[in-house]
Amino acid sequence: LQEDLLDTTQETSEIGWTSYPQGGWDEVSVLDGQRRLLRTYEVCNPYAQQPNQSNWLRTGYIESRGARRVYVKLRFSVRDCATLKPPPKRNHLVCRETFTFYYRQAGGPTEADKWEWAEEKWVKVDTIGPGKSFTRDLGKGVQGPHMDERILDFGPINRKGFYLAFVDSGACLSLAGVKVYFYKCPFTVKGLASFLETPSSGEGGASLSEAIGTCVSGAQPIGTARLSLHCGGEGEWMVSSGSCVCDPGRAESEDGTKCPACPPGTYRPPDSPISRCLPCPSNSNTITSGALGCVCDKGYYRTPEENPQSPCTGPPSAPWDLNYEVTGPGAVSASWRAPKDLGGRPEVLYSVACKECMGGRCLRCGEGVTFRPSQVGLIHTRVHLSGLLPGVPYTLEVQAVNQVSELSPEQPKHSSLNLSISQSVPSAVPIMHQLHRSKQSITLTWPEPEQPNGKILDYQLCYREKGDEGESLYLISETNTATIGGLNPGAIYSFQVRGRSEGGYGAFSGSMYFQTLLGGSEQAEHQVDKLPLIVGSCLGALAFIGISVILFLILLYKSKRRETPYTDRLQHYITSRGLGVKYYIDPSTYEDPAEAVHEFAREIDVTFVKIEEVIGSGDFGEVCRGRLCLPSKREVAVCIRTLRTGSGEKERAEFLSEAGIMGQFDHPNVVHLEGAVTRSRPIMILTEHMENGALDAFLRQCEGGFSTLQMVSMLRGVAAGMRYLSDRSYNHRNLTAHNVLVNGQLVCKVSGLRPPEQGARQSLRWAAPEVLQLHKFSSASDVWSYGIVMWEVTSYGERPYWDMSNQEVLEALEQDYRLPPPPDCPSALHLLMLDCWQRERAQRPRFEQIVSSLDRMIRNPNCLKSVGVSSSRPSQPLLSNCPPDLPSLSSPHEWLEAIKMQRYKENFDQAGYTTLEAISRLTAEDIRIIGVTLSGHQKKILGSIQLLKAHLQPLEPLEV
Ligand SMILES: Nc1ncnc2c1ncn2[C@@H]1O[C@H](COP(=O)(O)OP(=O)(O)OP(=O)(O)O)[C@@H](O)[C@H]1O
Repeated sequence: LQEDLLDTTQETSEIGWTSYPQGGWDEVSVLDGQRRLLRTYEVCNPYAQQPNQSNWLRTGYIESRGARRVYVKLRFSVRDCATLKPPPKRNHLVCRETFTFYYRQAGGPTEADKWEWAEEKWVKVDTIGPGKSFTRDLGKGVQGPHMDERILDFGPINRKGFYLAFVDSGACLSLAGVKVYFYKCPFTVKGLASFLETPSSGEGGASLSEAIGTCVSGAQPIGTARLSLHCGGEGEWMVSSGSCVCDPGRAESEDGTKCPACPPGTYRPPDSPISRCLPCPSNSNTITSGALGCVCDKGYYRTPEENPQSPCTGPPSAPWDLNYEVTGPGAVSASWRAPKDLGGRPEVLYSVACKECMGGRCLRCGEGVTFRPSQVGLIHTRVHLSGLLPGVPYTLEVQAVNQVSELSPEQPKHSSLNLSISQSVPSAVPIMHQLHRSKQSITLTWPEPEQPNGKILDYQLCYREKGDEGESLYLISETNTATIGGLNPGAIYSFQVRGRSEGGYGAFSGSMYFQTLLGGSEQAEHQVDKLPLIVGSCLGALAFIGISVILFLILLYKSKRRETPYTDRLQHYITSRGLGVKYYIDPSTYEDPAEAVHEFAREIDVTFVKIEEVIGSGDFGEVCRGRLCLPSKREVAVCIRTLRTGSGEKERAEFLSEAGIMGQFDHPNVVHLEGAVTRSRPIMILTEHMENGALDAFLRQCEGGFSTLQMVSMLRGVAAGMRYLSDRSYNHRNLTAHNVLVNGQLVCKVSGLRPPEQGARQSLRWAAPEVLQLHKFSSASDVWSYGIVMWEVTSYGERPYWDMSNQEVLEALEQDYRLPPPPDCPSALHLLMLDCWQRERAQRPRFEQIVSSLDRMIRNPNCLKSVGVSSSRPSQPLLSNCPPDLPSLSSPHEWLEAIKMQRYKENFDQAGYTTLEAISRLTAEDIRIIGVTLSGHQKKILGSIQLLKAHLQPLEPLEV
């Protein structure tokens, strides 16, 4: 930037400089080429009286206005001496073609008379003459238009002003224009530092003058570097150092020159690398400008760990769709759906409160009510409660909380549910026996239900003639014996019985079939031996059975009722247990298995079947859930297995034979066949729907979620189903947890019933040694498989023999290795498993004995308390479920990683368990105290500790 201090070219009136002596410089007005009026100074005294006379022309006082170096642009014209005439005689011709230019600094205007027209009082800038363009243009005098221009500069100026002087010593010259100016850098803001207007350096050339800046309002210098900018010789800023940054709550304006405060709704935090104001994060705001952070809206919070830039979040809304199902005596499983609004946070935990409310007063539920996996801090949307008393009105409240819930003054949102468990009802009567029969009556007896759940008030019998689709008939008996009269001679009747306690009726027993005597038979039959109740106690009973068999065969032969589907095979209804239990008939003995289906299964019209959802796929086609709605029957949920279209005859036969088998069985622990659709396509087999699906998957899903008693009851169910099947001489040949289905009440039912000719398809890990070596299937080989199922159940669906290869499993069995007890497995159960895994099949228990053993355990739960490896058994080496390289583990961290529990490393470290030795001594209580709260994890860790202990005492043989 250039600032003018003086410019004569703009003057139109008298300039008024001082000249000395008289007759020297003279101020005249001339017209320039464009005919504009110009004020000029002229001097021309070549014929001087005294040869060295100096003619001074001095400007007025020029204020320097801070200039350090001053530039002067002169416009002048000098007359060529050659054009002058010779002087008159007395005079000298002193012709020069130059003049001298001086300056002199002054603190202010000085009185004229104090001036001394002497060179030494002045500083000479230069002697000036015409430039190259000078032409000896004859005849054109001072008014000649040829003008020279020179720019001169001087400095440094350190006083308030100065004078200029032009000294002529005998030239003819005209000073047409004098312009005095200096360069300065204008006020500027750079890097948020402001720099005042700064004149260029007084030294001239490339030298710079430094300006020191200050941060603009609302900004602070960055670091300690000084804020400077340099003004170049021609008034241009250059070479900066240091800069400023806006204070928190303020941000740089768009032109980068100011730091205005952030407007309401925005903020800029301290130390933010971002130079803009940021909009407030969700659920927060600011009312004033210049905010460093935003304040959470009402009802929203930040945890102490969250920084002020985090969005604010709120507590979750209430869980919803809270409901429950009864899972056993005094036990319910409550489930709910996650809150619709999680308050903006990812986590949500649930706490369950249980109250007993009566007459408007609510108390906390008694100590006896237990919660699994826990009462508070639940991650999943399900909790299992047990120990609930029948008839007590309970209120369950499920609260949803997250990390900001405790910052809120409000109570966490919850859903509540009233529940009351009805008085427990008796369990099903397991079996019925015939005591007596005649042509019109049958006398039956039965044992008391295994769980009477109070006093049995009476029994209800339900019966109907086989093949009669009409109403069933009922009879009440106060004892466990009843005579049913008014029956048709020689007819087969199905009977069911159920007990009633204060809580109401229990479930009906499975249907059992008994036949009245034929018309020709005179003698009534008595079965006073109560055979099934005192099995094998009486030879007379055997004799009676023999007679019965012969009698029946003769009668059947006589009756020649070949059209009755039961006639040919009636011998199957006659067993060592007396009438009422039948053998299973292999459908492959029929020419067409569909015939077996029609004999044992009800044909269903497809119009009564409603498919709702595909739930899986089996070997033959899709498996669906649906509903069966038979006319004048209650609608039931069914599982529909379809035969894929395009299947061949062989597949159809195989598919239907399963229904042909299932249809012969009727037991609460064997999946019940509803019927089959064979007269339309696709062919379908309809069974009862088992809400919880396959047992293996269900166990894995519920890891750690069952009480020992629940596990034992589930196992009892499987054993009872198998006892029923083996009693009918049906060998399952592929009993695995995958082939057991679980319903909504946790009742386990045996499934996967296929005919033997469908190949030996037993999975190796479940197979008994004689099956593996000789393909010898028997009830005893099913018992071995049942032992493996027990292990699957108690290990919550762990794969038997873990990841060992088939070859390793075979070798281990060969060397009499057996699976060890899963973590927390009661010794009594493991002992039963070991019994099932006896190499000699004759030494294995029968299902009947297994059911009794389990019943004993249920009746006396104390015997389930001892856990782990039992020592009351002959030595039998154990398999380890630790990684095979257990000996290579050297630290607790490695051990935790090996069992996939590394998340607890810190807990073990903090509790000071830093050696494997120390860990091998930990108890269940220790594990809980150090913070392993999930019961599944506690079990896993404890199980591994047992093995660790065994590993650390390698020479001591382990007894089982
Ligand atoms: N009655 C049922 N109720 C509920 N789910 C069932 C029922 N029967 C079968 N399922 C489900 O359908 C799946 C397939 O049934 P299917 O009996 O055909 O099994 P599969 O032939 O052994 O095949 P996969 O081994 O693939 O399960 C089962 O694993 C089970 O989850």
